[in-house]
Amino acid sequence: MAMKVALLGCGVVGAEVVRLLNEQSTELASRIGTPLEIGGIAVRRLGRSRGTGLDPELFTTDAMGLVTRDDIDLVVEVIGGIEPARSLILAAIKSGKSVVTANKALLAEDGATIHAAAREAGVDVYYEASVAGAIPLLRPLRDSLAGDTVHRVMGIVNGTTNFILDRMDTLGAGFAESLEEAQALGYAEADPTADVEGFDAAAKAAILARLAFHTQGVTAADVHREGITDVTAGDIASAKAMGCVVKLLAICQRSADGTSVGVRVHPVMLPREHPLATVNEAYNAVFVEAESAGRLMFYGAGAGGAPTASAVLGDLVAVARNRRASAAAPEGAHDTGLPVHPMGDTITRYHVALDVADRPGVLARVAEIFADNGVSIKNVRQEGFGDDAQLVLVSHQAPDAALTTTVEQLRALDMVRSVASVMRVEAFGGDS
Ligand SMILES: NC(=O)c1ccc[n+]([C@@H]2O[C@H](COP(=O)([O-])OP(=O)(O)OC[C@H]3O[C@@H](n4cnc5c(N)ncnc54)[C@H](O)[C@@H]3O)[C@@H](O)[C@H]2O)c1
Ligand SMILES: N[C@@H](CCO)C(=O)O
Ligand code: NA
Repeated sequence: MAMKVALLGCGVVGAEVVRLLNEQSTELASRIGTPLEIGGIAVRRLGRSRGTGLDPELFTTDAMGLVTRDDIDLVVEVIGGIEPARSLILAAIKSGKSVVTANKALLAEDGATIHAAAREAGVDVYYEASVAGAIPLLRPLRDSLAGDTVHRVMGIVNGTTNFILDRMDTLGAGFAESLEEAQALGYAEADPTADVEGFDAAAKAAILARLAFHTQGVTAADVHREGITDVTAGDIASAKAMGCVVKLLAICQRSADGTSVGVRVHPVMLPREHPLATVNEAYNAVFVEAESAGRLMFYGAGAGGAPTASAVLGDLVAVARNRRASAAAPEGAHDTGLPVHPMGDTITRYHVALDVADRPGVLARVAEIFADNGVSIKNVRQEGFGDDAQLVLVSHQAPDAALTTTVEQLRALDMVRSVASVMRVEAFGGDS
């Protein structure tokens, strides 16, 4: 007997899910062992032609009625946002249906509630499409690395900002004109806030941290977030001079003693030889470091209707197979309860470029401020001279709070005309 799928939302991703379900129905049936059939599609408004070629009777505006219908086995949620998506997913779970969703916003805000409900009902909730679109990443973290200890997950998880930073790097363009180009090409939304201020990446970071460290309580609100709107052409040039490229990274890391985790999103200067430095345009990539597996890298399209629908279909096949086997693999029963430590306690290192007066004692005074805050200087160089002198310093690793205090005190010095560039530096290989 066919398994019936309810689709919630028929936008960019939903329409591609319908297309793939139609085009691949024979293959899907043989991979699952039973055919999948669309039992209904919830939309906001009826009557618009959606080019699906489906019976108009399948469309409904009663999403709640659809997800609780007895003949529905599986629910795909591609509406997005918190409500009504959360209520619909919880209702579907409660009535015994397994769910596939692409909704990072919801999982980052309230994933614990959704997973607890799924455990209680003995159904699956799969969400590969919610982070890094098409890239198989969440199931590898959840399943393939279940026997390992993940130390760090670090990645480019927002395509729009990667596109903008890549344009700034390759063309020397400014932020505003690169954003305009991203909008013209359809990468960035008319309101680009979620992307350029790092909210989208922060939601994904929360989901990654939860999976990597089995910490059920991590939400988007726990993520330290800085976007890319303040990244200047000068920062990019400064990075280039050090053999680095600027990337917006989501970084989830266990503390050295393993008793807490840090979860953050901010621009980073990354050495050009780092695998993530070569990820250009709107591509996503995530670098995972695990105790036994070592370094792993996942790369591909993080967005777009068809790539995202590919991840949804993969999940749909997995939950359908589980259902046929009368099994489910709900997650989250194991909670390490590791707390998220404040950004100030995170160990980072800084690149600082200072426009200074070129006279005796300036470097000594600057070095003294680093020393006063317990921050060791890794290297320092001077560019230009006279009125155009710039001191460029890179620190060794130190608590982020000590580094931010150092920068504040440098800014207040008379002999520092301005702080031209401040950015965290992520080293590759043995870091110190
Ligand atoms: N587009 C991508 O590249 C991409 C990538 C990864 C994840 N996602 C996620 O996939 C989800 C869907 O994204 P999208 O790009 O398809 O968005 P979209 O805006 O194109 O589609 C959402 C659709 O849901 C419909 N909708 C809204 N409220 C509804 C309701 N109450 N009942 C029924 N339908 C309703 C809207 O009318 C719209 O057609 C989001 O969670 C998004 O974060 C999208
Ligand atoms: N807006 C996101 C895609 C959806 O997650 C990006 O630019 O990567
Ligand atoms: Na993915």
